Amino acid sequence: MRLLVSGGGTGGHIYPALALIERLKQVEPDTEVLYVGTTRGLENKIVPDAGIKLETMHMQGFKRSLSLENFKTVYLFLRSVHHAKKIIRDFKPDVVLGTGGYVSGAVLYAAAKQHIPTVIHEQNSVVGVTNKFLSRYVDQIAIAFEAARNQFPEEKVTMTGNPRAQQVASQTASTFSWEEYGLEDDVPTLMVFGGSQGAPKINTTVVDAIPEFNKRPYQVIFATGQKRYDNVKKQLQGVKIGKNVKVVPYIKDMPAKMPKVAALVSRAGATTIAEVTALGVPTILIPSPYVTANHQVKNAQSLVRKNAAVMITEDKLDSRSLLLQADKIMENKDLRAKMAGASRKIGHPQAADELIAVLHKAINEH
Ligand SMILES: CC(=O)N[C@H]1[C@@H](OP(=O)(O)OP(=O)(O)OC[C@H]2O[C@@H](n3ccc(=O)[nH]c3=O)[C@H](O)[C@@H]2O)O[C@H](CO)[C@@H](O)[C@@H]1O
Repeated sequence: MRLLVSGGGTGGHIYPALALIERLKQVEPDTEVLYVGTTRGLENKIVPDAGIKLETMHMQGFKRSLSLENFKTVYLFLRSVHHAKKIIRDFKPDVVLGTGGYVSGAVLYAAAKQHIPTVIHEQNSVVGVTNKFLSRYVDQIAIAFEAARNQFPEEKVTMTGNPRAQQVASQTASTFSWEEYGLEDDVPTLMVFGGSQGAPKINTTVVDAIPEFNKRPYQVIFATGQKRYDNVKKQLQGVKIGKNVKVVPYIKDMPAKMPKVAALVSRAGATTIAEVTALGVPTILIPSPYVTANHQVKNAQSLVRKNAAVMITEDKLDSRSLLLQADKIMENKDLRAKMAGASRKIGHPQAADELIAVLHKAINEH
């Protein structure tokens, strides 16, 4: 298969695409892949690191208020569509997959206009602006939350789950050891991160909680987000960090590490949710209030309703509320087992295979 993939800006759009590509190369080894991203997004690092060819385009989002900048955005969009058409003519894909972000809007729109089979993957329970726009033009739509179904033309929709779920679920016998972080393998581990880019409020809350975490019988690995690390280090001046607590900018190769955590504290981004439900990781979700239509709360509720996670809304978040929930889960193995079982029931560990089937459907029925 010649597959053109586009999705960018944030890890939540990129990791599902990479997971799909990895699986496709396993089952169809002669697959050729080209990735199209933005010049500024996280894809510039993650995609080449994964050994995938990347082409970039300069884009920007719409401002909510009427602004001159929007004319520039429209100009950049049209220029990107033109650029995308050229990339498509050169690469000659059998199918084009979009995983969200402005860049996928231009690429998928260009592909549809050139009569190439197209598929979009929506990771969230509330459909993103780009995918909403593209839903009229594409052949097939894959979703990861049932709640997304009725926001799209029904006849195009297939529930696949998020391919990243299969990638973490199929991770076997990893040689990863917590000793790499100066932590221990036989102590239960609480992992904390605020989405792929970190979250200031979660960071300050964890900084405040560190003197207490130091005294706990469990260990904590805390990722601040690459760009927020220096700021957190400043906040940590004069704070004693125990041997059981490790602060890092970013955790690489999550599929090797997540199976080895006892519980997670995180934003309620869709890809994180796909990962924890594939593995059955008990989770404390702190939805970002800064996302479109408050979609992270809806993402979180789908787990909370099934007792797979607890939620702390950002307005209630402080070191006290965080420690209360963390202690409750980390100091009670039975509760963790119950939450893990409930979480696994929601997961889609075959999501990549199911999305591959949708790609073939788009090719065959085009
Ligand atoms: C602020 C914002 O717009 N967030 C959106 C963004 O989330 P965002 O990209 O932040 O979050 P997601 O939860 O979807 O994905 C985060 C990914 O980063 C990984 N990770 C995280 C920390 C770390 O140190 N190392 C690491 O590898 C996680 O394992 C996960 O795979 O896209 C998601 C998917 O469309 C949406 O649901 C989110 O609402």
